[in-house]
Amino acid sequence: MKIAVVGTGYVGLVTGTCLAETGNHVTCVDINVKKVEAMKNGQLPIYEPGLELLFHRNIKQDRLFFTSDLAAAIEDAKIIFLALPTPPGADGAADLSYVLGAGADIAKLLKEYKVIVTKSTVPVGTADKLTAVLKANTDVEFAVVSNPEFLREGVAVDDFMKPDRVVVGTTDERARKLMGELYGPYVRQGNPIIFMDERSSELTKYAANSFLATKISFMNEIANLCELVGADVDMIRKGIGSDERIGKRFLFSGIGYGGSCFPKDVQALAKASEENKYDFKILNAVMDVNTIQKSVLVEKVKNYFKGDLKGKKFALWGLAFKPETDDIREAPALYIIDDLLKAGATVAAFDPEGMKNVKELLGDTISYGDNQYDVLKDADALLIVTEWSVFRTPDLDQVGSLLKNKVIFDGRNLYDLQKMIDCGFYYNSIGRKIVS
Ligand SMILES: NC(=O)C1=CN([C@@H]2O[C@H](COP(=O)(O)OP(=O)(O)OC[C@H]3O[C@@H](n4cnc5c(N)ncnc54)[C@H](O)[C@@H]3O)[C@@H](O)[C@H]2O)C=CC1
Ligand SMILES: O=C(O)[C@H]1O[C@H](OP(=O)(O)OP(=O)(O)OC[C@H]2O[C@@H](n3ccc(=O)[nH]c3=O)[C@H](O)[C@@H]2O)[C@H](O)[C@@H](O)[C@@H]1O
Repeated sequence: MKIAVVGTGYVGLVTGTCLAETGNHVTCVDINVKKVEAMKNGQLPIYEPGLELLFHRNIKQDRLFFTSDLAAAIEDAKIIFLALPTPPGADGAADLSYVLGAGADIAKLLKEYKVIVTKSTVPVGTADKLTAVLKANTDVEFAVVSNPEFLREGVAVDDFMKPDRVVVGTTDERARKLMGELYGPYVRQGNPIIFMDERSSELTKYAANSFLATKISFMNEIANLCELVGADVDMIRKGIGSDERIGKRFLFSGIGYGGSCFPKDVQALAKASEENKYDFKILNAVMDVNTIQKSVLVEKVKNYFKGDLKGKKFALWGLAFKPETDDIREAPALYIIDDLLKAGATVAAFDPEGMKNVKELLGDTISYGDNQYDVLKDADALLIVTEWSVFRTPDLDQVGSLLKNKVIFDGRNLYDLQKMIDCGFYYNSIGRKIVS
């Protein structure tokens, strides 16, 4: 099938590449001309495990194309995916200007029936708004479909190729058939394509992200309570996670959820509820807990150093908002760095993939290491911020000998408490006993 994907960010590029992988002819279009040129030259603009292989294979086999010309991209496409940004506006509501703007541009180019799909995360009622924009600009028939994306960065290719489910919101029979045909190869493992109306589909996406964010904030509160009562949050996680009704996944306490989606989507759902005069109490608590949680690690550092961080040097392991990505949008590391710098400390950081983006944002306000040990030299303490695999079994003798003090603050609970005692570290993690 001929497909166009508008917007080639984390979602658009993964969607386009994975759709090409099952034999579709996919043209990706982006307004960022530099990015398009780079992709045409075989350069991936993002780090996403497993993507590179499929990207090169599908370009080579003439199934994946890049352009900045919208008209050329959509000319023969039966389905047009919109994978455009929906950032928070000043009031927290999702900014639909990219999606609706692209809708108007597409409408003016329509010559025959096409299906226009919102892959972006959009609030309830967007399909209606998009339909109205298209209708105002064309007499040609079309269908607007909601098809939210549930992929996670870092495992995006796997999530797209083997989704737990595909949600398709449409009341148009032709569109339903085309979407069913397109997604057939991805749901062969027996996972469903769930068809529903557009509004339910749009809300499903926000409900999913907000529920997951709620799980995280709940566990972060349990962790904070554990520290007060002398319990261990990892034991609680195991204890409740083995109940199938609760489930093992997404129960890791830490330093607050980050990334380009949870913070913005929880906020957007709260705003949409408010606009509909519904007081969604849980969401407000989820956001409040997350704001506090982003500062717990630095609070621990301040307590240890009795409030005086001036002139101290801190080593940071991890900058990306999660492992296996270079994405630093709303990364807890950025909040931690800001707090440390404001307190008069200096920061030396290492991240396997996130340093380029942080350098662009923060320049030389912090220093960067070539590897994880580089940054430890003469540091007053090590802070673990992102749980990259490479940080899980470090050479603790080397860590201890490079640091000025054998002090670790761990926002991701990577190490066994007894091991840290045996190695002679002061070790302060989340929701567990402080050991020294
Ligand atoms: N990043 C993620 O893991 C997920 C994101 N989403 C949602 O998908 C949407 C896109 O997110 P990302 O891919 O992360 O965004 P992104 O910011 O990485 O990519 C957006 C792309 O759209 C391009 N663009 C902007 N205006 C354009 C226009 N008029 N025409 C063509 N291209 C244009 C930008 O140059 C950029 O390359 C958002 O609504 C997000 O909430 C949904 C699931 C997962
Ligand atoms: O809409 C989106 O953009 C995507 O948002 C999340 O995916 P992503 O942001 O890539 O990453 P997650 O693995 O969900 O992690 C999000 C944040 O929660 C934190 N987290 C996650 C899990 C956990 O147990 N504890 C925890 O603190 C992570 O450290 C990270 O900061 C969802 O998991 C995807 O299903 C969704 O498609």
